[in-house]
Amino acid sequence: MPLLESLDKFKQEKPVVLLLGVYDGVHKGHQALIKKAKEIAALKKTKVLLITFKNPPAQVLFPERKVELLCSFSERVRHLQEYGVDIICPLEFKKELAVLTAKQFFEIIAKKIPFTDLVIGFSATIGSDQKNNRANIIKAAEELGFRVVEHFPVLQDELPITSSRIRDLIAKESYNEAEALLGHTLDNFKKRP
Ligand SMILES: Cc1cc2nc3c(=O)[nH]c(=O)nc-3n(C[C@H](O)[C@H](O)[C@H](O)COP(=O)(O)O)c2cc1C
Ligand SMILES: Nc1ncnc2c1ncn2[C@@H]1O[C@H](COP(=O)(O)OP(=O)(O)OP(=O)(O)O)[C@@H](O)[C@H]1O
Repeated sequence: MPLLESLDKFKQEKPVVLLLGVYDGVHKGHQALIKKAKEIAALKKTKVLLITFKNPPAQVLFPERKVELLCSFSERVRHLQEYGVDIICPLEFKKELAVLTAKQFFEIIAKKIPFTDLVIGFSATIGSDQKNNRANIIKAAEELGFRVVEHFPVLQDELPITSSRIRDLIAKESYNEAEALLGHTLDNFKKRP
């Protein structure tokens, strides 16, 4: 079951290791988080589940900003599977979701999808309580009983690899550099001219 149609469809007895985010492009930074999650899951003999937003939250929160994705949703799913995510749960990012705090969001998730660990990167922000967000995530984890595993930033040329950085490289037609950060060739969606 790679694609979970809704949180309600989750049927698995063992709590999973959770990843969360857009994961556009599934670049080397994302790949490192998946690897870390897989290592934890292997120790616990469980699976890695990623909750991914089909539409980038920025499109809902800041409609004036144009977000040009690096790959289509099906390309994203293919990469995620190739890098070893066991279950992918796509969520639509809606305004009703955007108002939830980190704790409220994880309370809803944990009721539907039990998880022991959440693997996040250096730049993760989760919930409407954006101020001191990292502390809010950690407090929510303590209260709800899961572990937060924070991954160090994966760098290239001393700067973190991010989807935005890759988008900028493509805009400059620096395709080889973009692919070096992605860790795979560009998808059809953003094919070289
Ligand atoms: C429940 C929830 C509420 C959010 N509320 C806000 C918000 O109020 N303002 C904001 O800028 N981002 C908000 N976000 C978006 C996050 O900051 C972040 O962009 C999103 O979770 C995508 O994660 P990623 O950037 O790690 O892929 C919210 C996210 C979640 C899950
Ligand atoms: N280079 C990286 N090293 C470690 N973690 C990373 C890296 N890039 C992203 N992450 C983590 O991956 C998760 C998903 O992030 P997200 O989908 O927002 O990617 P992003 O590359 O930061 O995208 P954008 O540039 O659009 O914000 C977050 O927990 C984030 O901190």
